[in-house]
Amino acid sequence: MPPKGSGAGSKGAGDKNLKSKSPAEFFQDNKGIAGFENAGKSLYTTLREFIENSLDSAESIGMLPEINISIEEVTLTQYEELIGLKTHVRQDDSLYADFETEKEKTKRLKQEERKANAAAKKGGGGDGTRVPGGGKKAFFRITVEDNGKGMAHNDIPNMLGRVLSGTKYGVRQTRGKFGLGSKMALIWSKQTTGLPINITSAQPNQKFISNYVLDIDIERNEPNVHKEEKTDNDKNWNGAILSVIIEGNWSAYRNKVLSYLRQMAIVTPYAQFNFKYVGATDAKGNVDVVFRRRTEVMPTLPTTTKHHPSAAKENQLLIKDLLSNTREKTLQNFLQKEFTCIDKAHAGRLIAELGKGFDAQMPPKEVTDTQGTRIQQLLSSARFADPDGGCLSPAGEYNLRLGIMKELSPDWVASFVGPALACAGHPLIVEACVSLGGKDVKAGFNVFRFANRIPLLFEAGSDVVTRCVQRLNWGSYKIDKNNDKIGIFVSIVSTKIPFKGTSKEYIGDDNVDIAEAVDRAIRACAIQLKGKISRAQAAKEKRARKKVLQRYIPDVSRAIAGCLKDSAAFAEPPHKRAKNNANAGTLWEVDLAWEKEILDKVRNGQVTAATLARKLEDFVESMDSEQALEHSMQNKEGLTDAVHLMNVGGSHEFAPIVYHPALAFKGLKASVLGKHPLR
Ligand SMILES: Nc1ncnc2c1ncn2[C@@H]1O[C@H](COP(=O)(O)OP(=O)(O)OP(=O)(O)O)[C@@H](O)[C@H]1O
Repeated sequence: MPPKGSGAGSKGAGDKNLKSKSPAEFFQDNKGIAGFENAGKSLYTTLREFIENSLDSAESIGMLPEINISIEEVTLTQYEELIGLKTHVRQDDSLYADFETEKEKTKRLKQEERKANAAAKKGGGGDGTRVPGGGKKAFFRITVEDNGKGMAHNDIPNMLGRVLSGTKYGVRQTRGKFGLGSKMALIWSKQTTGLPINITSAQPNQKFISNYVLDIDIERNEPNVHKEEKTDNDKNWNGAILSVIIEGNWSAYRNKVLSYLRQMAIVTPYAQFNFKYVGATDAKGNVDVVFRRRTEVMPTLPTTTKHHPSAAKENQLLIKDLLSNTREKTLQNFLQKEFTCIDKAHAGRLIAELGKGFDAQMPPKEVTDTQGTRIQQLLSSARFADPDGGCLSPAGEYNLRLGIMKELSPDWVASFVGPALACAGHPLIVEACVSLGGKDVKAGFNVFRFANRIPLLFEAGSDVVTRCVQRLNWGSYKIDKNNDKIGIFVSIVSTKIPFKGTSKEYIGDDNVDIAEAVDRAIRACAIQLKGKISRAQAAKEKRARKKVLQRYIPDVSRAIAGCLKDSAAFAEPPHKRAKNNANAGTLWEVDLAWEKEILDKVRNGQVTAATLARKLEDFVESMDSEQALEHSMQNKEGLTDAVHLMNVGGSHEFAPIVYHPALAFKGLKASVLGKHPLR
């Protein structure tokens, strides 16, 4: 790299403005792209970068993560002592810009609370730019301790003091990826407090504990070690403790920090998070909360995989890199071993397709640049099977369901796990859960996003999940997007999540493969819910129908009992009193028997209004819509029995069986007699 400020490599008069920047300088100048745009956001991002490193570290050695997290407010006096400034006791407080009267303080606190609440409702975190105290800076010591694999003693300065260095660049699902997060925390602390980072670390079974105090030489992008020592590891401890003092804004980001932890606990139920916030003076706002481990079962660890051949489409240099680094001795083995989804025969066919100048046995090292480009072209345009996703570690349907139950206590939940697909050459799985209802849930969408099991709390509006949710025609799934309480959990895992920016806050909607996979997953859940909704609607209608029928039972049974009583009062059977029964037909004898039986029962008190009401109640109770339909089909009747009024002595076209001076009941077949409610 040419020296900073020089006309790099220039001969004679070069452009005096030509300068080079180290990666650390670049990120110092562009902190926003790494999630360090203001004091509040920086506090949040520092915390999450440390926590995510801790989880990666514990999981990588199969250890159930136990993470202790603390945020301690540091007073200005304490801070000044830490940096060696002799504390000046103010003589006249009102001289200073941060002086506040009690009235001003009350007003400010109210405003801050309103702003934080509004931001929380909007899903944002407030900008956190206004520091509490009307311009007074607030400082916090952030400490995160884990029980993970620690770091090798000599690697620590580079791991934590050199931007773009890390151990997670391979094709493997990890929360970290860029080799940047903890260094950004260090750059932020250097800029705002000038204080270094403290690191304590021990690898499993290591006899000593590494202790470092270091900061970063931003211009050179090099670690600047203040203190390095090894102490005895008597207790055989392993893990890491990172502690840093930064400027922050707790009140504006308190809710964000807590929801981050809550969602992290949901998606990582096998981890335990012990969190505490300690205010400098006022213990009222202190927080001490434990997110307990809910299961001892860790999901299978993600494994390092090889590139999917479609990765060649995205990265022109990939083939050349792989060709120069491979240990394989032949081109055929190279294609088979360096990529997923290519077996030996397939590799042979691809080499034949590459054409003249290529040979299955040629050594990869002899492939020229032009030939490398030809391979890259072929792999970009050929069709390959999707990867199987076995190298990934998804959150799991069970955990998502558990999460949604815990967050929203919904009435219904549907879940779906999509098959693995290749996204820019990386395997990717989308899992989704959609819920309806729940107490204390706002109407409309409640979206929860996770990527490689990290909760994403910012930039919801631009995220692929939110966009898919908004595009879906929820009405066609019988879901009212404005009035129903809809919960949506989407988790995406991959060996490389295509985040927008290094702050890992959202995944863009422009990636068609991901957008389609998310859309498919949410749709699959919506279809399941539609089935549940339809069944619930049918049940509701059934209940309503029953209620209507039941409402008429007292009147109907009273009326029928009255008719029967009147008919029974005559000594002569009703049919003998009927005139002109031309349509009596073959049912006549049976009907007469039924008539005699029922009227006898009325006479001896066996059939009363109460008996009829009870029978009708039983019938309505046992009759659901299918049964009613079946009953009616079997008996070739309509769904309702017609009751015909007739003039006394007048003619009618049915075969009446019970006559009343004012009406007659239509005749029934013998087969029905045993089942009819009047029996
Ligand atoms: N608590 C920890 N335990 C063990 N190793 C750690 C821990 N914290 C950081 N490291 C090591 O330091 C490296 C750099 O961490 P850093 O946070 O800067 O980047 P990263 O996690 O690799 O990627 P990203 O910038 O995407 O978070 C990590 O790759 C990891 O190897």
